[in-house]
Amino acid sequence: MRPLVVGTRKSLLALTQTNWVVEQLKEICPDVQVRQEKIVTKGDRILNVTLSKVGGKGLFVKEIEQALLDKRIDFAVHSMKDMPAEMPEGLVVGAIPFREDPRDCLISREGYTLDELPSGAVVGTSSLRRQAQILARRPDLQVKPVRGNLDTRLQKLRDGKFDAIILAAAGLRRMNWKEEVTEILSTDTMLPAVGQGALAIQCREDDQELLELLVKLNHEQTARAVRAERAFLKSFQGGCHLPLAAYAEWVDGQIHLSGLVADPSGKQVIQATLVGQDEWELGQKLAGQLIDQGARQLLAQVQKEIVV
Ligand SMILES: NCc1[nH]cc(CCC(=O)O)c1CC(=O)O
Repeated sequence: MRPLVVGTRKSLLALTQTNWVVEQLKEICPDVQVRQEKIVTKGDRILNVTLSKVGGKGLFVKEIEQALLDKRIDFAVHSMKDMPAEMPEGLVVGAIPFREDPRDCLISREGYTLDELPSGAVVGTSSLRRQAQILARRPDLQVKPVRGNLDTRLQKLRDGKFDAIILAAAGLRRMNWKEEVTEILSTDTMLPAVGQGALAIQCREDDQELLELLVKLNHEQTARAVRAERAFLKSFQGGCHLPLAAYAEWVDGQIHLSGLVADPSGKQVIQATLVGQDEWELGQKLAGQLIDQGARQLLAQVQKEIVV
């Protein structure tokens, strides 16, 4: 194997995820050499603007994809959640490793669970998906935007700017910050973002040598579950800035795919679950069902309100 260059964002989480993948590669191919190339993305540069207002898709991946196309790097490790539904011509996801915990969790300063938070308590999240689901359950809470990397957000909570924040369990587990978690929210309470907890290892589609190596890191059940969620996402041309959620789970050899579309106030929530084997069909069918229930109009309304 030739020496490889991996492209990564420089946040602690991105570096942790990248290092984990490099370790896995070294287990399969002990003498592979991997050099790290740090890349700053638009999402890293505009940390003062709430993500839903930034609007654009692929904020955390575009510059990295360009580096792949320019052959400045050979592969990249992304949070699957940050990947837009469409990928640039010439690039592929060469592997989706075993999924970490896909759920969201509540981290609260006083140790209150979501149901115990006092009325009026301030919950920090910039995700309209999380906002909608919190307010659907607890309309008496206030939601305020919080941006920044995991460490920055935890610091803002400690500084007293919020009573609680919501973060992906996967990020905290990868960082070994599990003890920060107050409550893991069930997927019934908080349906995760498409691809949450999974990684995407991306490379050039013509890089056969590398693809042969990467396929060994692929976890087929995770890949198929994520494919079902992304088929659902694709039907809405949505991104992580929309109040849209989907989660696919394997039960007795079948995929159970749940999807949700909501308005940011949580007053209107459209959701359904389908069971099947064919990921693409399942994702598209589920999207069709939600569209029949008015999901398209709901998202169009949200889009009008948030995009600059
Ligand atoms: N939006 C940023 C982002 N992208 C991936 C993760 C966490 C790890 C994952 O979901 O795989 C996070 C942080 C968060 O949402 O709490």
